[in-house]
Amino acid sequence: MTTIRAVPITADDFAPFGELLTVRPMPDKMINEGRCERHHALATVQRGGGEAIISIFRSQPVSLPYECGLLERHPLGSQAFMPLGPDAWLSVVARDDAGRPGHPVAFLVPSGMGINLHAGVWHGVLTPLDRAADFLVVDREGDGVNLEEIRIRPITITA
Ligand SMILES: NC(=O)N[C@@H](O)C(=O)O
Ligand code: NI
Repeated sequence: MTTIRAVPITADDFAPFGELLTVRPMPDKMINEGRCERHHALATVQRGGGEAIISIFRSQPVSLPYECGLLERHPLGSQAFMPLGPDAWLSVVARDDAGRPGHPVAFLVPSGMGINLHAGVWHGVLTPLDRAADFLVVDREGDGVNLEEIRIRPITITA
């Protein structure tokens, strides 16, 4: 059984898979008579001719060590997850290797931070840690098959 350790997520390390959804060191502009910081265009919704939709995923948690044996991707659109609660969570991703996932990478995403997965990026399904959690999800609705799932040799993800 392959074991990988979850590592703290950084913008650079996650760049091959998408963007982080978190405030920048400085806002892009001040709005609302100076009461509000706009951290502008943190990511772009890739919707491949479909519509960008907003959903809430209320997900049961997983705990570490976590065995992951299924990855998926959305070839036609991006998928963004923004936690609505205070907990850190887990994101498992993998580069593409000739149409199959390469070595998975497990990221610990801190409290209050989201991610935007680019279209076609292999990822594990949503994995809150230890407590059920709600996430705002922005992804694509439209024609075509936008979900490809693949069974992998299970990996164990540790803290
Ligand atoms: N299938 C579905 O809507 N959820 C997955 O795409 C996921 O990434 O959790
Ligand atoms: Ni997905």
